Amino acid sequence: MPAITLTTLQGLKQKGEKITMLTCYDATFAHACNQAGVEVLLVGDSLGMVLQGHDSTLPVTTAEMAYHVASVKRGNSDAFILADLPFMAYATTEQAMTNSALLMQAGAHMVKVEGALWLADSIRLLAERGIPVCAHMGLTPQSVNILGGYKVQGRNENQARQMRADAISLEQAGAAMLLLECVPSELAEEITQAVKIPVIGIGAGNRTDGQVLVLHDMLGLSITGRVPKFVKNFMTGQTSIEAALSAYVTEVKAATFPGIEHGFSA
Ligand SMILES: Nc1nc(=O)c2c([nH]1)NC[C@@H]1CN(c3ccc(C(=O)N[C@@H](CCC(=O)O)C(=O)O)cc3)CN21
Ligand SMILES: CC(C)C(=O)C(=O)O
Ligand SMILES: [Mg+2]
Repeated sequence: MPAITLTTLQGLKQKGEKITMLTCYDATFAHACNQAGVEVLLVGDSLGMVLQGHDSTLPVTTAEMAYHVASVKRGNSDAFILADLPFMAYATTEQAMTNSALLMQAGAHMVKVEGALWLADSIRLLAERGIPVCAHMGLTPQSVNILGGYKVQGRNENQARQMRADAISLEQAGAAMLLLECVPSELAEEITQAVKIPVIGIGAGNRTDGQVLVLHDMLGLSITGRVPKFVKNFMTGQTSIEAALSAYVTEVKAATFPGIEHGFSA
């Protein structure tokens, strides 16, 4: 068991203390994130873009995810490890269970799936079998070809009402955490208040229970030079990666990151 467990994270929400999460794909960065006090390490399928150089997350496989989870696990001492199920690895409930088992056996403590109400059956089956699940809502990058790009979601009242209802339904189905990506700050705040489970945001304002960023983005590393509006370069003004990671933890805990300029309005 790591020092940080699901119970720790639930306690942080109840206390009103912000939860810090960063993506992490290898052992050395897992150790550095531990030293900085990052509570949750997300082995994200964003690795398809930042490590592998693909133009979306779709090419990533469960075997590749398991390889990175195992690497992070070996470098980690006390953080909670969350792992993405990649594109089409949870298309059926059977696939969700088989592939979640692979990631948990590689060292994950929780798995994350992208979607909305349709995830309810898989979430319930996984939770019943001992696997906590985070539901990733809003901008779901595995659906980029349906969404027509990486765009803010939930901007009109119909979409917002649907997202609020789905969040509550997924909590009832047994989701242990929600992640909201690129949704208006006000909607993210409403959803955070409507559920008891921790809600982590990225491009969702600073009223969620915690924050996540892609590690390379917050270290100022980019292939294209174009970064989403919600990204802040924490290397600015720092002289080491360790100091940048610590600055991220400090700013998330103080809710000085994200600022208004990193969020979206309806
Ligand atoms: N390096 C990296 N960082 C990420 O945050 C990230 C990945 N890769 N790969 C998977 C997805 C893709 N993500 C993205 C990519 C682009 C935008 C983006 O440019 N968004 C526009 C919103 C435009 C609008 O609808 O108003 C922006 O201006 O930020 C958002 C999320 C988030 N995830
Ligand atoms: C952007 C975060 C939330 C993610 O899912 C990833 O890094 O894959
Ligand atoms: Mg992901």
